[in-house]
Amino acid sequence: MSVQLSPDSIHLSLPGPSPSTATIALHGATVTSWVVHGEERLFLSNMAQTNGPKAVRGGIPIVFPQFGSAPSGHPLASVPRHGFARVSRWTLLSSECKEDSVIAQFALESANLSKEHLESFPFPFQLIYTITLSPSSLSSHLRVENLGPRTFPFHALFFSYLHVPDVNAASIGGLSHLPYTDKTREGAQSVEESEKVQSLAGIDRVYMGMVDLEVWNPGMEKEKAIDDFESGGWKRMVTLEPGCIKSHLNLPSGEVWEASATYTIPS
Ligand SMILES: O=P(O)(O)OC[C@H]1O[C@@H](O)[C@H](O)[C@@H](O)[C@@H]1O
Repeated sequence: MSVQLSPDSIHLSLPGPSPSTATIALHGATVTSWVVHGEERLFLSNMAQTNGPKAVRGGIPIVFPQFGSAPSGHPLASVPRHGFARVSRWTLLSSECKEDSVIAQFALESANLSKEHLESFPFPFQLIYTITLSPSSLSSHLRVENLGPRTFPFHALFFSYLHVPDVNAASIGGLSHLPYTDKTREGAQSVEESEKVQSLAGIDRVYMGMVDLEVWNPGMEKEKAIDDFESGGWKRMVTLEPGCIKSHLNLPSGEVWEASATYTIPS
């Protein structure tokens, strides 16, 4: 078990015949690499900027407090697209080596925000983000606390760019019978009929189950319009983004909301 600190990131590793590692950038507390059994499991564009000012194009950026953009007139209308958590510098709180895992904890609070972001979200808050690396899994846990006197609205989501060898051969199970919104068809509502969702190239949907799940792949055409997407990268990735985004959650003064996602590679 080991932890290596650099000025802008932290690297966690679990030794062994087939080591597991994870790297987390302080910019956005974005997990930029996760290796299990010697293989990288996340997609990171070769044009990604991992030290700002843009969101990292790949890995696992955190979306908070707004997914997409809120409509004008909404209290979060001036929060940047997909929130400011992914473009703010987080503080490393601690790291700890346990018998079979390594844990790192990060914080972001109102005091760390730029003036512009603070004005867009005038609600004192604290986020604590905990990453646990185990031999064949990575867990992310987000704790949101309202430190102010007023209830605030928010979305939260783990924007996970998963690496796949070939998106045209990949499929996603576990979504059958769930309603979804299809952003490639002007937000048309449908119900998933397939046991395995295939044809992932160009997909842009929000599934609504116990949690919401955005599934996205830019496809060849949209990729060209994204300046930090590596050429042809769409063939090697799909995002699975679990979170709460269909409607805003409301967190009353003094209360805490928590969520976690665990990614596991079967051995
Ligand atoms: O370029 P951004 O802000 O990181 O957004 C990337 C994608 O994020 C997804 O969640 C959206 O559904 C896509 O429509 C969007 O293109």
